[in-house]
Amino acid sequence: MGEGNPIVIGILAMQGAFAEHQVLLQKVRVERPIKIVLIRQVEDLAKCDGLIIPGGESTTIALLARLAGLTEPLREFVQKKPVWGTCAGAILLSKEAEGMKKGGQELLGGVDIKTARNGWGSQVESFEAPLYTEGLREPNRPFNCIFIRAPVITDITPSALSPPVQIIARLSALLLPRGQQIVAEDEDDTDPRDPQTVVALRQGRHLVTTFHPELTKDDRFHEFFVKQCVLPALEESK
Ligand SMILES: NC(=O)CC[C@H](N)C(=O)O
Repeated sequence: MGEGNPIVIGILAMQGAFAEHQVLLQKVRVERPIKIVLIRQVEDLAKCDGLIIPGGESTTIALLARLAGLTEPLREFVQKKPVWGTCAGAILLSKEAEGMKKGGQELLGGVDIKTARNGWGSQVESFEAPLYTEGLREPNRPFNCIFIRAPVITDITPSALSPPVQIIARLSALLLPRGQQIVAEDEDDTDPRDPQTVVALRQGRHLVTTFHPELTKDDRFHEFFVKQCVLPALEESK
């Protein structure tokens, strides 16, 4: 573990795979120690340099956050500091989401994407796919991406004032299991920039993965978030 003041990373611990994120984050080694805080109340959030929103059930996470008085503080946090959303967390970071429960879902926003909940199908249609991802340690070793009722990114439209979006991983149609292939309805749908094949991206200091790195034993996305998102943001704020 590194020397100096710890980097404080919060993990939103309302519901879902927060404990799994904690285990992997504990493995990450950077030049400073990492302190992990499970976020259940507003006071916890103030100390954090970055935040992870886990996979789980976005409607439940949003409801419990509302009951804990965390919705507005989380929205403010997203405006200022790096946040990584995995699966349900990716939905919550979206500017817009389709397939939400009536009157139910509150998004935090922060990333200029639109997502479709359960866009890859139901629980039984969960799947895994090995992906080569840009910017990870050992980029030639595929990362096993686990998709469980994952959202599909249906639109990526950064506004003129927002930081640009950087695509980190794309699920090639060829890699998809039978029945999951994206069917081209017209010529435009075959556009290689098709947002529907994007499964990991970053915008500014935020990171979105529609799959669950926290359900693997591979800490490379956790390392990526700390090194590429949180540490540079801390440097900038000095
Ligand atoms: N594994 C997941 O995080 C699933 C996300 C879930 N489908 C939702 O809408 O929130």
